[in-house]
Amino acid sequence: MLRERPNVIVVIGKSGQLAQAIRVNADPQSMVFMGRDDIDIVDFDKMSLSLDTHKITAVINASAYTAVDNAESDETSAFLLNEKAVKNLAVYCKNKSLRFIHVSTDYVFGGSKGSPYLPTDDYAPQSIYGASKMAGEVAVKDILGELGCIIRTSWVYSEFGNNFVKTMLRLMKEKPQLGVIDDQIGSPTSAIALAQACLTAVEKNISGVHHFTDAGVASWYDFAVSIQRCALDNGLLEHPIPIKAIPTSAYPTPAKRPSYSVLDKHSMIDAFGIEPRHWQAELESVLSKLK
Ligand SMILES: NC(=O)C1=CN([C@@H]2O[C@H](COP(=O)(O)OP(=O)(O)OC[C@H]3O[C@@H](n4cnc5c(N)ncnc54)[C@H](O)[C@@H]3O)[C@@H](O)[C@H]2O)C=CC1
Repeated sequence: MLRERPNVIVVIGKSGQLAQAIRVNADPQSMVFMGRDDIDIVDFDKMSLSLDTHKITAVINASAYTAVDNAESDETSAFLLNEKAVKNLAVYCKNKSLRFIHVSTDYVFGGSKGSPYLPTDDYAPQSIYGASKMAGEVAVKDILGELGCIIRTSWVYSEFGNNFVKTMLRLMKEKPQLGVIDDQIGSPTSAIALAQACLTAVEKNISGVHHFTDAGVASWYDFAVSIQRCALDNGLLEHPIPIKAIPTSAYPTPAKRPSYSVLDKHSMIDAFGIEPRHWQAELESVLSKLK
């Protein structure tokens, strides 16, 4: 006799940092991970055919166009992934009454507030990437209303893929010294902790817009100094190099970054029942896995 296949949570964007962290956190029996080879989220009909092959309870969208600087010269691709594909997924979830967890970014804000951004604060993206992520959020809100869940996060890193921590470790091995920006303030976030928040959103049927980051704030310079200190302590690095604090103006990039993008997490702490750990504790955990 054929066994009934269990209901599953579908995670889109299987090779990304967040999707891989969800894979580590979750019961593999109840999850299906899909990437570009498995699903075409830009084409609604093709996407629906792929999703229809599963009995789904919820969709977590961990996919995105995340190349912040490239987006400045490739607006079409950024909006295709960050708006159109998100719309497609939201409509599918609406039609099938599925929970939809969508992940967004601090870059939807302007960066000049000076105190932590609330989930209800006005949009003011400073870059194409930020504008495309804002458009995705607006689509989720329009299509799903209070049925959708948007989790905004910032400065995501992990043992998977490419991220600031891995770049710093490489440069700290290669270079005699480093200059790191000290006038952009935010909150580093371990993808593992973010993954747990996404799974909690499914489990507790949470809707609305919430912010999840690790606790505490830092500049990129503070973050780099901590990365070096932890990596020396656990043997990932052998020798320290001088790290100099530099202003944003000394490191021009195609996309403008918010100078302040700390996210207020109170609604998330209340609804999810999660108290995020300090970013330095999360950093130690990730570096111990990289060893
Ligand atoms: N990395 C960061 O610092 C931050 C990330 N976020 C958001 O968090 C979420 C997860 O980010 P990460 O895991 O760091 O990103 P990532 O860049 O590691 O992963 C994104 C994944 O989406 C996949 N993808 C792209 N186009 C696709 C398509 N057509 N079909 C299927 N998959 C496709 C990519 O192949 C990649 O595996 C994204 O929504 C991102 O905007 C928010 C704030 C900061």
